[in-house]
Amino acid sequence: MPDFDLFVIGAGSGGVRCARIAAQNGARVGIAESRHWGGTCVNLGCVPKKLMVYASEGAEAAEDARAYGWDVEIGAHDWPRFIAAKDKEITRLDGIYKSMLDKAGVGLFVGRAKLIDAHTIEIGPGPLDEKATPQRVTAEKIVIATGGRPVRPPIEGAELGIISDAAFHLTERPERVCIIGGGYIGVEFAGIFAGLGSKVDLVFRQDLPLRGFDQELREKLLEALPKHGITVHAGVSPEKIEALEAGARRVSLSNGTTIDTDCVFFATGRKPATDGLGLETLGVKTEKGAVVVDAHSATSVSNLYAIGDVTDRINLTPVAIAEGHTLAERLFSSHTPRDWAYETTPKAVFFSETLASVGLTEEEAAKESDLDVFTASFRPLRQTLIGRDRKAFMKLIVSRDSQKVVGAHMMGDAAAELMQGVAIAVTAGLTKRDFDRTIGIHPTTAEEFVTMRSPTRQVSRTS
Ligand SMILES: Cc1cc2nc3c(=O)[nH]c(=O)nc-3n(C[C@H](O)[C@H](O)[C@H](O)COP(=O)(O)OP(=O)(O)OC[C@H]3O[C@@H](n4cnc5c(N)ncnc54)[C@H](O)[C@@H]3O)c2cc1C
Ligand SMILES: NC(=O)c1ccc[n+]([C@@H]2O[C@H](COP(=O)([O-])OP(=O)(O)OC[C@H]3O[C@@H](n4cnc5c(N)ncnc54)[C@H](O)[C@@H]3O)[C@@H](O)[C@H]2O)c1
Repeated sequence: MPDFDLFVIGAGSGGVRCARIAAQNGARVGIAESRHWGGTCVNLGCVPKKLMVYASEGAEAAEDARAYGWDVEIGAHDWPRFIAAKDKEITRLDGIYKSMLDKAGVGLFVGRAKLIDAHTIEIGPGPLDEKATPQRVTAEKIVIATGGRPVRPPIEGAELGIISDAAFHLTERPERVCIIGGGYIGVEFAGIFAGLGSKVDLVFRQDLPLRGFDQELREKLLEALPKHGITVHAGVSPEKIEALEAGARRVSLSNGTTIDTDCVFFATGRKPATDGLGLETLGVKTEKGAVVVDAHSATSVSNLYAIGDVTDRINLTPVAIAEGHTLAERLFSSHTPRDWAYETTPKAVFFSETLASVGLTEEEAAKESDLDVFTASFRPLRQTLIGRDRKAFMKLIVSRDSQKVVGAHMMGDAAAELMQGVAIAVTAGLTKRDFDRTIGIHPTTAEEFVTMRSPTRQVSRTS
């Protein structure tokens, strides 16, 4: 008999949930983690990033308080004190993840795991324990939940820049930061460093940031970036990084300009973490490094499964958790597994003015049907006394024939908190009439989603 019914490689968002649910359903479960319990989200992603966003909001909050009559002085930000407080919280969360697995009866293995054959895993030394003696275990079923890691572009001097992993542990805040990449991480960290007082240059290859988001939302973000003190270099690529004196760097761009900075930060995407797992020898099918799976997380080898970022589908924590949960129930529960509406996965970018979306972009929706598009752009009440030039933008995309709300998009305060509720309505397939029938909460920005009366424009189906 194998040592375990299920062995999970990687204790991140997906792996932890999968192992815990399988164990709670009576399976004998083991899990290996090479670097940190809780994975990317807890240690080098969502959680420390959001704490940094909160830190970056301090100066503006003090400014706002002054506008509302408080006698507040804006002092300096103490970066080392903040990083120490953040690290303490992350260490606490790591412990919670580890003990949660322990309590569920999951066998914990510290070290880097690799597959020896379809039922044998070897756990050897890794960052958490460099001197670990390799040990082998066997399992009936194996889940690959190894996540991804940040990549640098192949340009001269790329090693002189940092990646997001390092951004969480800088000993001091750089006075000048040049961020390469206009995706989630680039935009979020541009807001974080600008809010903390750094001079930020943001470089991206397309004309607009946040590829894949609604075009109009991307345009609103492009307009907003300079208002936060961020210098935008759109439609250009970095070509070379050089070291200058005193740790400074020079970034040469494809349009011939150069940027002198204290820190080059590559936010140029992530790659599935499959190196050294032994997938090739077992014949596990991969595509561009990502493990290929079917709708049930099954790989091309019958007892091997994969969940989360290593499959490079929707690379978000709640999706990895949902995939892990469903898989564990499908394999070990006698009940019908829980299912999730992945097609209406809401998403948010925690920039200083949060962006959030659910459902289709206008461009995607127009490929499916004629549309009524409702938009609102206005100065929220909070901003009136402050006098800041900041507007909230909200948008509903309605399929003309069915009148279903197929997409909602927003940039503005609390967009992420608000979009979670709208996502329920879009997932339920509610119509514009359902939105119209809903009484608003006044005075809020949110009420705009239920008070948009006439379409801003009508769009004909494009194909
Ligand atoms: C800077 C940043 C900010 C983010 N912010 C958000 C956000 O706000 N909201 C959101 O939803 N998502 C966010 N994400 C994405 C989110 O972190 C990932 O989608 C999520 O962590 C994926 O979970 P996972 O279980 O697939 O992998 P991970 O959480 O990456 O876990 C994989 C684990 O496997 C371990 N591992 C790898 N190889 C081995 C091996 N051979 N042996 C043993 N262990 C191994 C790793 O050490 C890691 O702990 C962010 C990501 C980053 C980088
Ligand atoms: N708030 C959130 O939910 C959140 C936050 C951070 C990360 N994430 C997840 O993590 C993933 C990774 O984030 P990311 O921002 O690194 O990736 P991304 O795919 O969102 O953005 C990568 C950016 O790098 C650019 N790029 C790629 N190669 C380049 C090159 N050679 N030169 C210049 N630019 C280049 C791309 O054009 C793109 O703008 C996201 O896709 C998302 O799934 C989510």
